[in-house]
Amino acid sequence: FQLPQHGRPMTNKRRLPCTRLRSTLEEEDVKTIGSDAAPHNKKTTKLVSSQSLDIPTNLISDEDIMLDLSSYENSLLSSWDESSQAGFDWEIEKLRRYFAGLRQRPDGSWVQKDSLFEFLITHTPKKYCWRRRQRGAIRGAAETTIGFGPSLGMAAVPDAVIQKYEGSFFSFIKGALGGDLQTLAGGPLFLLLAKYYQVHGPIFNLSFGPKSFLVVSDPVMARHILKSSPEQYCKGMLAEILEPIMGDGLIPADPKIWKVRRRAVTPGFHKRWLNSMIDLFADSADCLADDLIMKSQTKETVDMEERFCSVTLDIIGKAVFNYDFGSVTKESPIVKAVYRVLREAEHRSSSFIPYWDLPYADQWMGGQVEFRKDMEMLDNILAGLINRAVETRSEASVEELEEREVGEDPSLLRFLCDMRGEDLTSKVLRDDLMTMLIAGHETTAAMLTWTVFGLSESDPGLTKEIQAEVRTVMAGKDRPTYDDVFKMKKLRYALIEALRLYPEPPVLIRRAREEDTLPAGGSGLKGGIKVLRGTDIFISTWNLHRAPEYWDEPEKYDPTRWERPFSNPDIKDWLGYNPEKISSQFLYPNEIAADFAFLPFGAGKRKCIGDQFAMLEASVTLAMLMNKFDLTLVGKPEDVGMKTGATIHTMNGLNMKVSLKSEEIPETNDWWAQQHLSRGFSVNGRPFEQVAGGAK
Ligand code: HEM
Repeated sequence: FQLPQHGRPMTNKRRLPCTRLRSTLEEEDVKTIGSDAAPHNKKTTKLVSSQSLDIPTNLISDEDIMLDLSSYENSLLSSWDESSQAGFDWEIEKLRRYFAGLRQRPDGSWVQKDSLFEFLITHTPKKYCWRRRQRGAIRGAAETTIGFGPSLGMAAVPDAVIQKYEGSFFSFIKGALGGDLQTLAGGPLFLLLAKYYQVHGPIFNLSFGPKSFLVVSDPVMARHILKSSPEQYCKGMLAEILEPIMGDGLIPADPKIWKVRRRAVTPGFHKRWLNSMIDLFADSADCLADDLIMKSQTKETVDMEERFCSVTLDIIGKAVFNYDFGSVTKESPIVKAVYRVLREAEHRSSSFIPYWDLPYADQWMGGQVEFRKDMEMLDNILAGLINRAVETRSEASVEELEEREVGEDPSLLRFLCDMRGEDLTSKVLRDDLMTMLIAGHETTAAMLTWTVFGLSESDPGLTKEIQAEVRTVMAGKDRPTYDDVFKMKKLRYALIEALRLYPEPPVLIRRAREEDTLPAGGSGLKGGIKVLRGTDIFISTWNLHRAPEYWDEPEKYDPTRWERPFSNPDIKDWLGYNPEKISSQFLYPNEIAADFAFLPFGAGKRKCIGDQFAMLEASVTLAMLMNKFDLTLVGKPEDVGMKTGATIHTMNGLNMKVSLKSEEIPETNDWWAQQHLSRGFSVNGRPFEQVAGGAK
């Protein structure tokens, strides 16, 4: 599956976010794609893309919608090159295209008619249709309340249901029977949700067979749901899926258990502990650097995604239970088992049929047998570590533990075990630790991977700015301190910008425990939206983080954006993004600064417990790399590709050439400040009217 490109041209399908942006986008629309509003004025319409085509516009009728080159469908179409257009698979694919409403013009271009399956999407009634409202067809807000709830509809499939999947029709059938949403959606599920968001707006209902989900892509609705979790909304199907792996760990825990465990685990992440972790992060980054020095000498290509996964696995093993996986330097059966368990957890979380619950599945289903064995191996290791910690338990109050020297064993396990008054069982500890192993490993690796990717495909000025910052702050040092990380703002913004474009996970899952009414937000529905008890909800962070309603140039990797405010009065009750709200306690602009349009670590009471840990870890690792090395992408950015489970991975690895740093502190020519000025802001990103005296 191909990666949608950052900075792709705006298309006629995009909605226009606010007055300030509108004029520039409209200009761009006409220039780049020949919107359906004005195609007849021109002889041909130039599509600006790597696949440029000249399309005679007399072939475009009013009803036809030109296929958006950055769209979901276009990625599917381009995955069938000429050599694969043969045989049974191809016949099925042709049928799929037909049913999905895709029609090819004699000139080779594609248009989109209504799909045969459109009726399966329950959404705002046609007269309140999102697109028509955006085009100005509907003035004012609709005076209605619509309700969504779990539906036991017919076996419903989205329009991309029959899709080439790993090259074989049989693997498609296998995936479909196994309930793999990714197979059914024909690609990463969140891209399907992004497509429907463009058409149906900030809230719609999606059905897969007997399952249906309310898909929410609105910050005001997201704020309501997340702030009323866990009382009003629980983890629902996510908990059901993850329970066999994480037990009652914090992520799947039901609200009652969660309350007790969250209260117990939170003190473990105290500031002194985080401070002491810096050395652990730096030791692991040193191991990585040694390896990269060798690769730079032999001029070998390095898969940086794989390297980041190894570093973060080693770190989380040491930090959580004082176990050295040593995966940067060696491959072991344990490391392989961890990865297989992670893959299975991801697969389960994107499957709507609990195949793992089939009778005796772990005795006869190939993958499940392996999974059982892997879990046994990991459980045995954890049991050994927990027993050892319990045997050497030395109880103390939380305050005493926070003051205690970290010593030989800095792990969370040690902290939790020694906490006075906690009624601990091995099962509780095992569930908490397993949860943190899974939650804290590939998420951080993905943030690092997509940051390096984002930098590699951006203007070189950006990398120079960050290198200059890192090399200035770290002058004469091998590793940064806690305070240094706070000083490296550009570096941290580069990291958090990667989480905006590649949120991990790209959807948050909730289930309504009681009937509720969501606020209208940008939907325009005055009475709000009624949610029935039991409704499964997907909050699409992917859509929230990439919608032009909430971000300027949303597809662009641009870490400078975090210094500029953004607002959109069209989204009722949304306060916009305000950099002045970034708390000095946090290492990143959090959900409050963006009023819930940005949820890199979730929000509300069930927000990530490891956010500061992850930001510190990634900042130290990246700073040490950028201090020593220059990294250059091998091949084209499109070759990197994207696939997903709970986190977004590359399809083909992040292959890079590494060279030892070429210069001390690069000359930047004020590149960063120029970004603000070129967008009509002052040098520090503030609007001119807010700068004292209005001076530039
Ligand atoms: C870049 C790295 C990370 C990202 C993007 C991330 C993201 C998230 C998100 C979005 C949630 C909320 C899920 C929801 O609302 O359903 C979450 C929860 C959680 N994360 Fe992280 N996480 C990261 C690193 C970590 C680390 C390093 C740890 C542990 C050391 C961790 C442990 C947890 C736990 C235990 C929860 C559940 C919290 C609760 O329900 O009380 N995460 N994470």
